[in-house]
Amino acid sequence: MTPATPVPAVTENAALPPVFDTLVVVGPGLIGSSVLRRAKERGGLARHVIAVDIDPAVCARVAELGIADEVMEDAAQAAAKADCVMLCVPVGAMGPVAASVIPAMKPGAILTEVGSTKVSVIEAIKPFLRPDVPYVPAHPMAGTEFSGPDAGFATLFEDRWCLLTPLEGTPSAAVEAIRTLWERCGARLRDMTPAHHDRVCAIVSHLPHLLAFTICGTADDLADETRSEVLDFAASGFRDFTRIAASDPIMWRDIFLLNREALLEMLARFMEDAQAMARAIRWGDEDYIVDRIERGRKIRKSLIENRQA
Ligand SMILES: NC(=O)C1=CN([C@@H]2O[C@H](COP(=O)(O)OP(=O)(O)OC[C@H]3O[C@@H](n4cnc5c(N)ncnc54)[C@H](O)[C@@H]3O)[C@@H](O)[C@H]2O)C=CC1
Ligand SMILES: O=C(O)C(=O)Cc1ccc(O)cc1
Repeated sequence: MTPATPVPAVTENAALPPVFDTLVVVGPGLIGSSVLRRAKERGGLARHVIAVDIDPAVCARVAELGIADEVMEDAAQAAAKADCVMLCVPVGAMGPVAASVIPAMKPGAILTEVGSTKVSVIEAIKPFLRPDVPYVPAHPMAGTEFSGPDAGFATLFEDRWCLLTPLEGTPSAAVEAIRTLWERCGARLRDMTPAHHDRVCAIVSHLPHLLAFTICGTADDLADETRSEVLDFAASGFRDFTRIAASDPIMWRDIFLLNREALLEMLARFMEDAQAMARAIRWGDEDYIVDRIERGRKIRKSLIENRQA
């Protein structure tokens, strides 16, 4: 048997000058700690990384994991040292956190965030912006159902999309710096307007989560009502829904409420299509049923071909 080859420390970006001197990550949970890990393990993002969290237990855990050079509870104190502040807190906390960090930031330092909704996060941050602090909204389309600093990993963003929704008038150097940061995390970049982002995410991310939470709730109610063991017999289709349904309730409450309009629009559209399927089943419309299922298979196949599944 060939002896195991020691795996060298991965330093794929280490030769490149880092995008930022000091990067502050506020909220080192799943997303924030993945950025920190990428910065530490592969280089090329920042010379010095500081993690900030409101929760002392999270700060203690980040220090223990050794994924940041400094760990602080005071966001403003950390922001004063930053060339870039990246907010990785739940979308409902973006406005208040931006309000506390922006006044402390150095002129020219960049503010960015990773929120799953864009129109309302931008609206919440805008009142606190300074002309000398460029703001570049971003959204890595990568994640899992887990949260917290232990859930992150350095390869999370590899081959995943990261959507940028730059605002008019933002200096292009700031947008390019954030683009480079995400490219060095392994992501593919796409620019779009905030409103378009919210409609796209409503259909490909927010509605699937709403359906997963709902179907699990319905099955649980049925189990209660019939005092039967329906959940014990969960087939793999149902199990796939339970993975998504295990996601963080605060994060998803915020996303649903802050992308209310686009999500309700997509839900209404979905309910119409579900009605059409119900009708096809009732009347035995085989062609309709087969056509819908074939479309699903095609989508899955193309995701696999594009390494997105
Ligand atoms: N979980 C996912 O799969 C993805 C999440 N996002 C977005 O990224 C952001 C973070 O999500 P996760 O990393 O999953 O969350 P998480 O729950 O793992 O981490 C969030 C962290 O923010 C901290 N925090 C909350 N309020 C704070 C405040 N006021 N000041 C400082 N720290 C505060 C929490 O203590 C926690 O450690 C959210 O806006 C979410 O919409 C974006 C892409 C994927
Ligand atoms: O775990 C999953 O299936 C996800 O869909 C993760 C995810 C959650 C929120 C986002 O804004 C982007 C990606």
